[in-house]
Amino acid sequence: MQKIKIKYFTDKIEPLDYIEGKSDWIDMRASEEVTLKAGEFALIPLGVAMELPKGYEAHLVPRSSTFKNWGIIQTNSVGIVDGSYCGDNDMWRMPVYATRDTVIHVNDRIAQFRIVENQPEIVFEKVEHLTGKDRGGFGSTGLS
Ligand SMILES: O=c1ccn([C@H]2C[C@H](O)[C@@H](COP(=O)(O)OP(=O)(O)OP(=O)(O)O)O2)c(=O)[nH]1
Repeated sequence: MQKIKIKYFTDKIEPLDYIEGKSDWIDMRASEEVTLKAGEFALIPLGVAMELPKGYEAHLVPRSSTFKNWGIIQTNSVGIVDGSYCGDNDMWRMPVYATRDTVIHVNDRIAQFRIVENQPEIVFEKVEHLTGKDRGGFGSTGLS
């Protein structure tokens, strides 16, 4: 089992919970009320900062029902929370675009995250030709 140190910026949101059995993604809650008009952008505060286990980052995405319930789209598609984002002021936020007038209330479960192991270190070796089998380029599958 992995332990994550978590700091709450408010006691208005319910504590985060790992719910066994259903999904191992962990729901996140808005920690302030945010009112948006259609076309507006906001960084919705999620009310927590965390110290992830060494060698891990977190991936933050909307819940499946988030667009249906609030009409918001996460503007970076997937939020990457680096392990180094671990200080007292490093509150997680969800960047969103409102497609309609909407209100996100405190404690609304708008996002979910999981932790992911960092990739190994990588060096790039420049070559003229690759040895892999050529698939014909992007979008070529199924053509001909
Ligand atoms: O949806 C997100 C994405 C990022 N972060 C936090 C964690 C992350 O470690 C930090 C910095 O994010 P990132 O590295 O993507 O942004 P940046 O440093 O501003 O880089 P860039 O200038 O490439 O966007 O912001 C969030 O709270 N939510």
